[in-house]
Amino acid sequence: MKSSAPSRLPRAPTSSRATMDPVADKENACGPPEKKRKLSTLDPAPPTRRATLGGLSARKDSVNGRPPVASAVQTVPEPQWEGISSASMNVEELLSMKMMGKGKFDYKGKSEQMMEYIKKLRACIRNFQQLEQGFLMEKDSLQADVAKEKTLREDAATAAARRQSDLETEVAALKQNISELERRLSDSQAENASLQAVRQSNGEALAEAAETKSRLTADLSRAQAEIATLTEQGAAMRDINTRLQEYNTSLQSYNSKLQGDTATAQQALLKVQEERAVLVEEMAAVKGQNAALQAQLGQAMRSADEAVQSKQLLAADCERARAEVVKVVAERDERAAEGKALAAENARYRECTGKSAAEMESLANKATALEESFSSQAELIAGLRRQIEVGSHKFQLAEGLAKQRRAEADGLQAKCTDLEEQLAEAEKKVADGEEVRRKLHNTIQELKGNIRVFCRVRPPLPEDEKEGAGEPPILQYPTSAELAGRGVELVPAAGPKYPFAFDKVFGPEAPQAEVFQEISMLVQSALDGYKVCIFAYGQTGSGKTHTMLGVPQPAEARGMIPRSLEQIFQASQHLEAQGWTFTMQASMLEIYNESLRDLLVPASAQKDKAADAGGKAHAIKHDAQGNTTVADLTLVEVATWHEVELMMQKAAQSRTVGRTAMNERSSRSHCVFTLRIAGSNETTEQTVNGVLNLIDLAGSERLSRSGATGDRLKETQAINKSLSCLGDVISAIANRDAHVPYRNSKLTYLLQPCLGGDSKTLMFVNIAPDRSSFNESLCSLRFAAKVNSCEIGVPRRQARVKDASGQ
Ligand SMILES: Nc1ncnc2c1ncn2[C@@H]1O[C@H](COP(=O)(O)OP(=O)(O)OP(=O)(O)O)[C@@H](O)[C@H]1O
Repeated sequence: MKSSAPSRLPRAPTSSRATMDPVADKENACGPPEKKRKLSTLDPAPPTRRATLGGLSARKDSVNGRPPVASAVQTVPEPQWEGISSASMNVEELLSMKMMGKGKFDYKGKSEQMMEYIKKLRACIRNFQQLEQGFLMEKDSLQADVAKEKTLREDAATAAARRQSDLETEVAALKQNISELERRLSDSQAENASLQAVRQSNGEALAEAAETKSRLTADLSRAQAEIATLTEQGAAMRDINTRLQEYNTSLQSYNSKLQGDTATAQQALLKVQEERAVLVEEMAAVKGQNAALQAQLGQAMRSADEAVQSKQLLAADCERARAEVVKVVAERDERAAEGKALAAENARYRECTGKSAAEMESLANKATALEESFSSQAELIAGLRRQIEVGSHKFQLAEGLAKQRRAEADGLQAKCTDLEEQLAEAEKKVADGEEVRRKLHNTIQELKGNIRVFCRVRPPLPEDEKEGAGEPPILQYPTSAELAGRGVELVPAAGPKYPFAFDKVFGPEAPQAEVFQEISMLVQSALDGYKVCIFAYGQTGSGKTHTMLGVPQPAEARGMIPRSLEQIFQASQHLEAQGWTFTMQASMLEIYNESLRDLLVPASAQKDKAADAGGKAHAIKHDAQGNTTVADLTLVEVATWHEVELMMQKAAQSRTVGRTAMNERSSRSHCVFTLRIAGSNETTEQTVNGVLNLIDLAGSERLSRSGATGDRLKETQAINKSLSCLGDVISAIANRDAHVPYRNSKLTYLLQPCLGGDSKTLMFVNIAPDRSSFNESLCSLRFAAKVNSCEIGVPRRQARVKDASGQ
């Protein structure tokens, strides 16, 4: 056995080495199968790991769609193939080696040779062990690579999932686009159908036109000449228009200047009249003083005369008394001489002399008293004379002053007369200016077109801001010279913008006063005898009621209705100074589910009334002059805004009662306020009849969005029907159709004279700025654009001069 084993070794085939060599067998069993293959074949240049990893990397990178990752091609340390190669050479050598001794029984030689063989084999085994270690290291690094690959694969899977969700979002957006496009397609199909109908009628018209073509050809040259003339006339008209506008502006400034002058003149007149009144008062006081002084003077002169007379009497008395005194003294002397002689008769004479002495004494006393009185009278007379002098001096002064005041008063009177004449002249100029303004204003209105459209965008409400936070705005306002203040663009989430242009566009920040400024001239026309109709159209919550009615407080928030009525009342009062008197009647009704309701009748009385009329309450009638009457409608005579306000409160109450019973009815019905104005001027014998209609339409809503059912669905259908009838009427007018379907709805029939006849119409299209209302806004703007393209008849003023019978 011992000798046969080595001798068999060299001959043994490669596959049987495992049984032959336990060490090699063990080595082979530990290595990977591939390694075993390599080992068994002893391939000197085995494939590197790079090729294997490169294959995986290439596959993975093709999944990611990215270039191969550098880390995926890292190489691991190459095993020592040189050693393997030499070892394998040795093995081959060993395997092919023959155990040869010096003889058949040279066991020692064979044993040595065997030992040598075993040594070589051991060296070979060591080599293979080193090789195995290298392979194990390579295995570890391969496992690390596999882990890395796994991570990369997971990353790739996450990226793929993310990409998939992105794609899903894109798909959803595309689906939305598709549905939008489908909707547009159905819209355009509907339009197409109507166009087809138009085309068909056009075809018929074409055939007719062909017949008349030959006739028309003859007229063509004439028409061309006329066109040239008309073009010239158009240019002239435009020129006239420009000049009229300039003239109007200058007239307005002249008018305001005149009004300013009038106000100044009136102020001056008032001042002069006040001064005059003061002067007249002063004059009257001076005259009174004068009269009093003259009376005093007369009295003083009279008392002076009396004093002179009494002085003269007193002087005569004095003279007489003096003469008497002299006579008495002479007699006394005579008697004294005689007394000595006539002692007997002394007593008698004494008595007589005593009597005389007593008389003389009394006379002397009297004389002294008279002298005293004389001197006091003289003093009095001197005092009176002084008083007379002072009085006549004062009198002269007063007379001078009175003369001066009279002259001043005459001057003032002349000035007053002059000012009054100026005032009358200014008033005449104002009246003339007013007449010219009225004519020019209406000419301008006619030139501007009698159906106009203003667009108003409401500011975002807090809930809009919450919902649409971070979203771009859906409305933009072009700033080019041509479109500034007139243009608005609706911006969809994707795709091109929808541009629109109207007579005026008010942005969200426009205050009520600015909006009213633009309609005030139109409102004025109602007072000049025109039919004026202003209505607000738009989806629910877009700001129609805010525009038309607003809120009473603060005053800046008041809407077009209160402002218009205030202007009318003020202007009518102003015109009273020119001889005008006005009577105004107001009414308020609502159209709900195609039936009319008088808002000035309480809701409870309403039902009885409708029942009495057998459901035919409030029949609408138009006369030949285009005046509208509504049967059984309450008309209230009004003269102040306060009266209208009370009336509106009553109407609001009636509407509120309706609302509780009929579910938010206010925004589900059309509300029509009408003011009929009748004016007459006694001076010029003119009369005017104007009408002002102010309408808050029900909110336009798409059925799909409102999600309405039951009664609400019926309401929405009724609203949509009447609004679409309004659209049909406007279309028919725009197309100049022979038949205009006014009778298709109560709203259009009621407004017939305002829409088609000789009236002036203004439509507000109200727009909500939130993105969720995009489709409603687009519909409203399209409707408004259609209205804007309409031309209605030339407005006619209902004014005339009374005839001889006063009719
Ligand atoms: N220009 C604006 N400025 C400030 N607030 C506004 C403006 N327009 C509308 N609003 C506000 O928006 C809200 C809705 O407006 P409003 O009631 O006038 O809409 P509406 O179109 O009349 O609605 P409905 O059809 O339901 O009657 C109200 O609170 C109103 O105060």
